[in-house]
Amino acid sequence: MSMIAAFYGGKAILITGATGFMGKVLMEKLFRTSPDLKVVYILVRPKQGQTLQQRVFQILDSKLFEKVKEVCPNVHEKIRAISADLNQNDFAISKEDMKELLSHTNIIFHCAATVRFDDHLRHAVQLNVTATQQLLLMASQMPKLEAFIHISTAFSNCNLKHIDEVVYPCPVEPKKIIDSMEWLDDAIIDEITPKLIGDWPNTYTYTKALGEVVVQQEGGNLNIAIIRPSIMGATWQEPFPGWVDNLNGPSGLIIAAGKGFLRSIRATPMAVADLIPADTVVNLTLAVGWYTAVHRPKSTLVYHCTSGNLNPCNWGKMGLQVLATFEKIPFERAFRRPNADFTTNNITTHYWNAVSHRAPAIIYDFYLRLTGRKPRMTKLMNRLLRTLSMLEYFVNRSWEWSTYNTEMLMSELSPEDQRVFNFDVRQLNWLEYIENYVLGVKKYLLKEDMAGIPEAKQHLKRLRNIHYLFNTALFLIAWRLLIARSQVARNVWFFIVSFCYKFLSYFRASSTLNV
Ligand SMILES: CCCCCCCCCCCCCCCCCCCCCC(=O)SCCNC(=O)CCNC(=O)[C@H](O)C(C)(C)COP(=O)(O)OP(=O)(O)OC[C@H]1O[C@@H](n2cnc3c(N)ncnc32)[C@H](O)[C@@H]1OP(=O)(O)O
Ligand SMILES: NC(=O)C1=CN([C@@H]2O[C@H](COP(=O)(O)OP(=O)(O)OC[C@H]3O[C@@H](n4cnc5c(N)ncnc54)[C@H](OP(=O)(O)O)[C@@H]3O)[C@@H](O)[C@H]2O)C=CC1
Repeated sequence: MSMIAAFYGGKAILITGATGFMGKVLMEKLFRTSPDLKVVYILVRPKQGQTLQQRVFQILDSKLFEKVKEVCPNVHEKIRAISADLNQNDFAISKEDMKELLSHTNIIFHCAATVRFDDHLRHAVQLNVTATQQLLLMASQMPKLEAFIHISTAFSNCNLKHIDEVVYPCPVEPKKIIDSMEWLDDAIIDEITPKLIGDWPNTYTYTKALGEVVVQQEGGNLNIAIIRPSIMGATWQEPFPGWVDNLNGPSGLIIAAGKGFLRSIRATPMAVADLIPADTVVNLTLAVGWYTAVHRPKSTLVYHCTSGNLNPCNWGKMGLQVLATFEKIPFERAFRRPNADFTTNNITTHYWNAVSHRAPAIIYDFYLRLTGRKPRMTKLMNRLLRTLSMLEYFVNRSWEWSTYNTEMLMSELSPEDQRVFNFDVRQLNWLEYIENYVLGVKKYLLKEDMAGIPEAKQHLKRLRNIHYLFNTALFLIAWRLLIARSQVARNVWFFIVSFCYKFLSYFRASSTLNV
């Protein structure tokens, strides 16, 4: 019997960010392994005209929850969606709901965050720092609370090269930042943001670092742990390989590459691609929840959930495997054939951007205009290039994360728990994982049918022929222009033509003799 699964039985668990990528995988695993848990409270905001219940049903109706419905048929009764907006005071939770949460909750998993790199500092602080502070305050009023698990990111200290499992201080105290956000206007915040975030690359990583400091400073007597996943990718094994449902991290770029929009990237092929499957993160999270509640460590432990130091893969290897998978499992209606040029050089980056990205977009838009349609490719390409510029920081550097606490936890688990809540990335086969990831992107993100693969392959063949035809035409035009202007080019051209003519005459003559 799994000790961790048994621990969650009968518990009331509060999850923030349950409608997000990680939150869904976390809920799924909880219900599948501990179907006898009491209740899962999720803080949800109404969105896109959907009520809370509609949002919950949409999640439960997805393929991700198919297995859960078998082991826990009354799962919908065990999820209690509470209307909440983490941007509001007291999260805008009603008095009755607040009372219920405060009196029943045993474990908190705090996953909610804004993960946008370019979010306005005020909003990023509100969600990643102030909301964490408020949740801690709520937690301190929960008499039955056994553990508070805060999900941060391995990149919260990406301004350092070697990162230990400790909370690092920030240059400006989070309390001062929170206070200043209340009275500074947007224009001034915009002006001081670069100075405040200093050597952090964006407001996301900066505010996640502030969030950790808040957890450490204001955790009081709570049993707290911080988990730092690196780049969360599709599931590795559970509930099935390759599940993914948003464009963050590599997923969006896999689509862009598979559809032939993205053909070159400013990235260091040898830099470590520190991906971590979502189910690995969730297994560690549940194990940490158990350990923190049962063993009650004296201080706040930080757990790195990374792959680089135990089983490294680099961006070059990843890019090649992604391309190899496109050969077998192409995406439908690609714009161009997939290709991957990695470059670290400024000039070649500009060259490839012009030749591989902007020029085809302009030509295609010209064609759309000619055929009376609305041009759209240049706009799409500009957005893609903007996205690339935001991700570049992370694909041109490598970091070292120590994993003593994570390894210590692994050694504390029973063999059964090590199997059921496996977070040992040494067992991960990257080539297999990446193939399943690409397949998952095709099935669950693009919702493409596998029956369309032969047609997609045919389409790629047509694109290859168009490519050859286009290049030949381009060469002939260039050559024709050169001949018109240069005597040397004309001489070379006549020499080649007469050589070919002689060769063909000789070949014809010798074949006639043989007859
Ligand atoms: C050459 C060939 C290559 C072949 C091989 C290719 C595979 C191998 C190489 C793989 C290298 C992977 C590097 C990952 C590094 C991640 C490091 C993470 C480190 C921290 C990890 C964390 O701790 S935490 C989560 C990370 N947090 C995000 O990852 C959010 C990012 N994101 C945003 O911060 C906003 O998204 C941003 C961008 C501002 C736009 O913002 P924006 O306002 O312009 O617009 P939107 O967000 O609305 O998106 C507008 C359109 O961009 C589309 N799109 C959105 N994201 C996209 C995305 N990642 N890739 C593509 N496309 C994306 C979207 O689908 C829309 O498309 P459409 O217009 O068609 O709907
Ligand atoms: N994805 C990754 O690569 C990594 C993520 N992390 C961390 O893991 C955690 C989960 O990330 P992930 O699942 O990918 O993120 P998502 O963007 O998929 O999910 C974010 C969640 O937060 C919720 N949320 C955002 N704003 C509010 C609000 N104002 N009120 C209530 N809920 C809100 C969202 O709700 P809604 O559905 O309503 O928008 C959603 O459920 C985050 O803390 C992130 O920093 C760490 C490392 C890597």
